[in-house]
Amino acid sequence: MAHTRLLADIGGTNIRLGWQAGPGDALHDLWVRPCAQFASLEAAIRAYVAEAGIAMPEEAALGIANPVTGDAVRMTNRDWSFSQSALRAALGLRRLVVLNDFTALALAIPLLTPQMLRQVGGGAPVAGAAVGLLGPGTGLGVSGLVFAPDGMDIPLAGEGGHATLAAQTPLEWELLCILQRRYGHVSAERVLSGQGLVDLYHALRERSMFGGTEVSQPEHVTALAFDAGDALALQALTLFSGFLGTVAGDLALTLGARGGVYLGGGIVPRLGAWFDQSNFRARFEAKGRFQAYLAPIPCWVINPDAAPALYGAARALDRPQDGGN
Ligand SMILES: Nc1ncnc2c1ncn2[C@@H]1O[C@H](COP(=O)(O)OP(=O)(O)OP(=O)(O)O)[C@@H](O)[C@H]1O
Repeated sequence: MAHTRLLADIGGTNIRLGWQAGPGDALHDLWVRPCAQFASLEAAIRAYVAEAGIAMPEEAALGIANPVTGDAVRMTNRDWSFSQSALRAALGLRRLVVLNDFTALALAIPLLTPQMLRQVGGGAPVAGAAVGLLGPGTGLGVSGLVFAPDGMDIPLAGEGGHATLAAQTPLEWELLCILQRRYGHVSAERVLSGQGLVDLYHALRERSMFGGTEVSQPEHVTALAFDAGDALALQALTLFSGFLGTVAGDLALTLGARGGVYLGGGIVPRLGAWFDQSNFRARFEAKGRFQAYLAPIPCWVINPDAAPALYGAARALDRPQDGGN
């Protein structure tokens, strides 16, 4: 018997919810809201169910932006935390699966349609080879998918966004030193995220005796660059796309991702055609003796509008061995 299922993608800024009548059903009542509107995840789910006018689904799969290592779940970039068993009991669910949001997005990769993807360089993917996935949003999600012949593909549940960021130019090194004074450890997420874009802009201002404009939001940086032609904002975006190319190339080398590298998250899609012409691709391939290995690997930008991670969350519910409480 099919059970109704609630599906969620919970980021540091936005929560996306939908539901299905059972496995393979279409996604209904897609809902995207700022997490800040709700005191807790449970409150957001209850608001969704009320607005959609449905009964509480019987099962749920939640992709969430933090490591999931036990019953206690605490978000990295938001003050939401909960016990999986307590949430399951409070919502009266017969089954609850909680997994990292980029692990869920990795599971969705085989379900993405060409309309959901835009290719940035490279050739055709090598069938059956591993794929890499990373996406700057509130934080930097990193994952990958290893295909299995029986369809039980293996999504990776890593925290690669917190790996140390490497500089490739004297300017990048200078900026990392400025960020290191502020944060101590400069992870990839310290630059490749919304706050990272703001911090890059600040660091460039600091270097240029505080030219440019005071900004507090990443959307101000992109607006300054694209609407006002602000030189420092364009330089911040170029640094962002260059660092993203470096990190994406490292991921491709580390995983042997000849099946391609997918770019999720909310920021890259907002850079539009500018991103396709940026230094991203050159930096993706700039790995010395391994340039020829990387050159044929396709990269794709995932359109976030269809909430692709919800399809991956649904796939997690189709897999009994993925557990749940
Ligand atoms: N036009 C824009 N230019 C640059 N950054 C933007 C723009 N609009 C929104 N952002 C930033 O994108 C980030 C949100 O991205 P996303 O929609 O992927 O959120 P999320 O899923 O909640 O994040 P995560 O999964 O990383 O926790 C925020 O930092 C936001 O400020």
